[in-house]
Amino acid sequence: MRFLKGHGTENDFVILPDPEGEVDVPASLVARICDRRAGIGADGVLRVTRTEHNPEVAEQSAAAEWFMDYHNADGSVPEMCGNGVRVFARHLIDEGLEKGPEFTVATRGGVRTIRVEPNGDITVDMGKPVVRGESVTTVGCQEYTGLHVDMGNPHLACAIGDPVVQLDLSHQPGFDTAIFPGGVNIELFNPVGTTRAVMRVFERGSGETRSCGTGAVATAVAAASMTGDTTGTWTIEVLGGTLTVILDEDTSYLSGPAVIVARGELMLAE
Ligand SMILES: N[C@@H](CCC[C@H](N)C(=O)O)C(=O)O
Repeated sequence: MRFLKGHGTENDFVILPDPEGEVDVPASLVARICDRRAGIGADGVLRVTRTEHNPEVAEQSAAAEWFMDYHNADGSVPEMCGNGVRVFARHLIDEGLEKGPEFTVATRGGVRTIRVEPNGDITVDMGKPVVRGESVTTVGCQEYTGLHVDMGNPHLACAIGDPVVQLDLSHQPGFDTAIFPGGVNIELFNPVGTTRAVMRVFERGSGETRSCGTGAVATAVAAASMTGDTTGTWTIEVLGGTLTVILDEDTSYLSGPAVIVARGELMLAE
């Protein structure tokens, strides 16, 4: 089977083209593909398939030809992936499957509008973040309080006093399973002034990653809330680069680079 590999600020994905919806991607296969030693290695898998062939999103087929079927590295299936949809869009453009500069993509979190910027960056309309209150995470023996932000998928974004570069995120941080029964993506960030933050993330289903698009928006929301703001433009620095988040009254936008770096033939089979 043909595959490609791409990343958005080093949040990396294996792309499986499956226009007619003929390929099954069980969790075990996804986990083997994403294995960084025995597989290709990635934070997740993006199956590229026509919306009309996927009953779970069939109602979006009038609005978007292509469905981003995203899987976390452990094979779990989340609602949304912000960097994933930007890399997915890059693939559609490169392959001539969409012309741009604006088009739509179906996701489990709903239809997303994409814009290819003049400098090649890809911007996605991420919808309106929903703040659901506060919660606490534990990293090592340290507790941090943050905002529960719903981006379609769940986030706990915590401003912390300790430098994020010093955190050990090699293990799952603790969280309140009563608030997050399906798990949660945990962002730890240091605000820098009023429009910038340095963020690290431990993703549900993938572990620490070098970037997270939905997490960057959640971080911007939490950072803005520290000064009572709900709108503004934020620069979010992640281990893999820089993302821009715009919060406005009705929605949010995530922008940054997205590139394809390899293509090949997948030898793994179920
Ligand atoms: N890396 C993603 C988020 C992927 C999904 C997440 N791990 C979850 O389980 O909700 C992004 O760029 O948003």
